Formats: sequence, C-alpha cells, structure tokens
Amino acid sequence: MNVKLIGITGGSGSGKSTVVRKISEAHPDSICIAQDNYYKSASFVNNHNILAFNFDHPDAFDMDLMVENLKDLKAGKAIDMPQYDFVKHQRKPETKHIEPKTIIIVDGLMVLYDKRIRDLLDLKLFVDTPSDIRFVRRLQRDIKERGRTVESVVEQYINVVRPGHFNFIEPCKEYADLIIPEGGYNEHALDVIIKYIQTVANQL
Ligand SMILES: Nc1ncnc2c1ncn2[C@@H]1O[C@H](COP(=O)(O)OP(=O)(O)O)[C@@H](O)[C@H]1O
Ligand SMILES: O=c1ccn([C@@H]2O[C@H](COP(=O)(O)O)[C@@H](O)[C@H]2O)c(=O)[nH]1
Repeated sequence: MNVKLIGITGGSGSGKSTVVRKISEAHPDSICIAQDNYYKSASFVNNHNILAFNFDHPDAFDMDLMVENLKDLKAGKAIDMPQYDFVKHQRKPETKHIEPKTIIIVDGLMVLYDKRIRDLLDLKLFVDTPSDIRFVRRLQRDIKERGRTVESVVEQYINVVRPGHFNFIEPCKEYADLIIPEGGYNEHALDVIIKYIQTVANQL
C-alpha cells in the first residue's frame, strides 16, 4: 500500500484542526491522526494547579507510541489510537480503531519537532497565526469546550504556552514545506493544498 502522510503544525489556536477538517472534507477517504490523542495523562491537574504539568513541552506526549502508530499506518497496518479528555486532562479508557488509508493527515503542536515523525512526513505544513489572535481563540475555546476559567487560561498561557511556543514550535517553521498564514479560513492556500493532495492521491 502506497501511503502519504501530511503533517500540520502551528501554535495552539493557530487553526490546525480547522485546516485538517477542511482537507478531510475535500478528501473524505483520508484519516486524521491528532497528536493531542497522544498526551500523557495528568489527571491531578485542574484549574487551580494548571502549572502542575507542562502540556506545552515535547515530553508531555507519548511520542514513542505516536511514532509506532504512524509507522504501522504507513506500512498499511491498522492501529488502535488513544483518545484524550481535555477537561479531565487524561487519556480516555477507550481507543479508536483506525484502518489504514492512502492519505493520512497528522496534526499537532510538536509534529515537526520530533525528527522521527518529521522523517515519516511527505508534506509538512505550518499554520502561522499571530499570537494575539491565537490567544483570543484559545481563551474562547478553552472556556467553552475545555471546562476552563479565564484565570487558568491566562496563567497557563503566560507561564508555559507562550514560552513553549517560542522554544519548540516556532523554530520548526524551518522544516515546513509550506507556511499557511491565518490557517483554516485562508481559502487560497487551502485550495492549493487540497488540489496538490488530490494530485498525489490520484497517483497512488
Ligand atoms: N481563520 C480563522 N478565523 C477565525 N476563527 C478561526 C480561524 N481558524 C480557526 N478559528 C477558530 O479558532 C479556534 C481554534 O482553532 P483550531 O482549528 O481548533 O486551532 P488549533 O487546532 O490550532 O488549536 C476554533 O474555535 C476555530 O473555529
Ligand atoms: O490536558 C491538557 C492537554 C493540553 N492542554 C493545552 O492544549 C493545547 C493543545 O491543544 P490545541 O488544540 O493545539 O490548542 C496545549 O497548548 C496545552 O496547553 C491543556 O491545557 N490540558
């Protein structure tokens, strides 16, 4: 089975998931592997001790399992992908069975950081969105969807999200084949990427 892996990275709130959703809508036969699913459990964390675990460091992820799963998919083997609960900050008991497909979209904060993942990717994209916009999006999303308070989002952003972005995410721009300004609503960039993936898919 000839498989192509497309990696999408960028800061928190940059629009990665939105880009993934639009690509998958255009290519319904693709599968999406979100690095968020590979977070290590930190169930002791809550809004009052949000700095007790650094979710914006490469060590926060089970990279070994993610690499193993991606290698299996690339080799045409099915996987059981972990699932993550952002409200409880822990891995869910259930997994999701994923059958291999020819187009695999991989997204996450650190997908270009880990060389083993980088080396598996056939196309590397970086979603580039200014930090003030990312912060506002994240504040709204975390309160609405992730059970967070304004205070905990601000405390986490200042102390770990912002430094983590500059230490681990922004430097990975140099590995990207393409940089997408503003993410999921950049129709022109998405048009080009979707057409490229279609061309690649037709050759498989
Ligand atoms: N270009 C955009 N303009 C306005 N809002 C956007 C845009 N891209 C994403 N969003 C919104 O911002 C929030 C974060 O986007 P998301 O795609 O989840 O980012 P990420 O996966 O990088 O954290 C979501 O609520 C999404 O609907
Ligand atoms: O249990 C958790 C796990 C992660 N986070 C924060 O989420 C973002 C990553 O999610 P995006 O969808 O890419 O924004 C990361 O910056 C972590 O700080 C969390 O708060 N709790």
